[in-house]
Amino acid sequence: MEQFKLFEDGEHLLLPEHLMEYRPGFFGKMESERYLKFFLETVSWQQTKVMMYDKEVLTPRLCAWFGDRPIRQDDVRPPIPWTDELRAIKMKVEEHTGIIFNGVLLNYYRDGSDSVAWHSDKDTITGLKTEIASVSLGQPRNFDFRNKDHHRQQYSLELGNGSLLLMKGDLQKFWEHRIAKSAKPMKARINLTFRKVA
Ligand SMILES: O=C(O)CCC(=O)C(=O)O
Ligand SMILES: [Fe+2]
Repeated sequence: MEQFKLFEDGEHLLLPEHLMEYRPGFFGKMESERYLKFFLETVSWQQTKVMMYDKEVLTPRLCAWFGDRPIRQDDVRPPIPWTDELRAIKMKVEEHTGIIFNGVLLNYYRDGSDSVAWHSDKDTITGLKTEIASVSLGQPRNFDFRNKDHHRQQYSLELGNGSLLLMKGDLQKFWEHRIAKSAKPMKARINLTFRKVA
């Protein structure tokens, strides 16, 4: 079983480097705020419906998919074409990670009642491990992850304004992640997950 400590000295965050890399302040404060405002104002946000126990429910966040092709092969919605801003962010992320992405899913958490439930991300090109680069803008939110077979093995990492989290290796295979709802008041957060889709 995969095991690691997140806090060596109770203060400094330790992530298993073969699964995750975290860079706080990958984008500066001013730049991050500018991007947040820009995406809030210009993206045509969509709230998708999902089936839950035979009922149609709205996902508790807004999304938008930009890229070269649909997010899934069976998805009929055309991708939104890349914009200059997203291209600029993509380039910086690609330079830093050495990974080329072909799409980005934007998630907009309007307040503390927006969330994403436990899941892992599979979308990738067959045969490759899923690598996702996740840029966070605005309100810091806790990113929880837990072992798929041992749910009590759970960790939490606060994703700050302008941060970059690279998820890689076997993370999606053995771990799930979520952004839980928060009882504390929360302002807007936008998360950009750069992906490689077939
Ligand atoms: O908002 C986040 O940080 C995570 C989003 C996420 O897990 C996803 O889009 O698959
Ligand atoms: Fe995810």
